[in-house]
Amino acid sequence: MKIERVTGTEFTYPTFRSVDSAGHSHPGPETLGRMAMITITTDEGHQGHAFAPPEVIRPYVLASYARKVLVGADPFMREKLWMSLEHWQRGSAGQFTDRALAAIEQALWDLAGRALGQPVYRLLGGYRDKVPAYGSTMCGDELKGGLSTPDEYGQFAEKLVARGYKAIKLHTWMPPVSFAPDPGMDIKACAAVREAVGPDVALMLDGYHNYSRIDALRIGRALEQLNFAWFEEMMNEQSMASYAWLSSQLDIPIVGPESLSGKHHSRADWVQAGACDILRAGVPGVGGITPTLKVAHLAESFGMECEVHGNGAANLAVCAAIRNCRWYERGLLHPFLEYDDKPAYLHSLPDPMDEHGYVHLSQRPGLGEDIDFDYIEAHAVA
Ligand SMILES: O=C(NO)[C@@H](O)[C@H](O)[C@@H](O)C(=O)[O-]
Ligand SMILES: [Mg+2]
Ligand SMILES: [Mg+2]
Repeated sequence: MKIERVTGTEFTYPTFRSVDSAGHSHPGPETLGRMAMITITTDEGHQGHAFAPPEVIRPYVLASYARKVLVGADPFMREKLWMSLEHWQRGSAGQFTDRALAAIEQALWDLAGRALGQPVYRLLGGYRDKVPAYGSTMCGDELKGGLSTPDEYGQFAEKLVARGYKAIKLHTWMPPVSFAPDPGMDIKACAAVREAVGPDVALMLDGYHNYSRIDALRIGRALEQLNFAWFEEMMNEQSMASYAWLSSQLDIPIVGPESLSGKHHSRADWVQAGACDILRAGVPGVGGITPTLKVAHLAESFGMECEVHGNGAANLAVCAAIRNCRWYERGLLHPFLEYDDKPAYLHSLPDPMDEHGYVHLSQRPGLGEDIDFDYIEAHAVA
């Protein structure tokens, strides 16, 4: 079997999610979002698909990197293909990103699953077919009735527990919110949520990403008093030394790195430096499912957990293929948005959650996304 074509289809879909100047999503008016689907097709007619923002897998990236490596290659030689693609990154002057590499690699996994008639999580290892989820809130805002006060976080947390979540992660306020960053407000929001849900719900904080060591220490000590399960991305992750310092000062587990580049390589350095207690990796952020698995296996070798960053079929597949990940990150959630409403271009949600807080893996061959190909064709951007 050989790869014959690598194509990209950009399309529009309605969305109520807008993005602020720091890249954080918030509820907004209905707009037309843009998405792209990469499709890899073999000479035997097998296909694999994956989704990414159009700017990530734009025509230049597919022509300059993906096709040069993939066309004519055996699609099952994923490790070889990933290494060849990664080789092109260094000379791409930053044009061939980890997110683009991840999308291409996800499509290779999807193709393998579809060709073999197996869900990808079972090809990766298959540890479980349902995963407990935590509700991951959107970042705080200044929307009345939204996530604009500590009490509104507490009220939303009660609703999430009623929906079935057994754990909740707060993303609190960040610039451009007018009063952010504010350690005191972050602590008040965490206290309001703990008060609202009681002692048995696991809680985590993922707040402003650029606090000083002193502010981070102040918040971390407060989280320990509130019995939070972990503290995440509270300082600039480019300073591994700051994380090593904070980890040595606190008992609450420090989770990371999430946003740092360097794939499984930088995460090995964090383990060696004692910069975190729980490792973190997400498929888009580290260049694919395979490097995410490598981070999870690295963590396992050091007796650590690896909390997978982000929602979606590929991250869920990894969560279902390993033991050392406690939660699937389901979100991002907001009082004004109905997360359980499926995206227009899928026939069903990739991560349906039952009333007990478990997300069930699709048994569909491949990544498991129930793609509405007719919708994509009808809304394709010329
Ligand atoms: O931090 C995260 N998850 O833990 C992400 O999901 C963030 O919200 C991400 O969008 C961001 O930080 O921009
Ligand atoms: Mg995070
Ligand atoms: Mg520590």
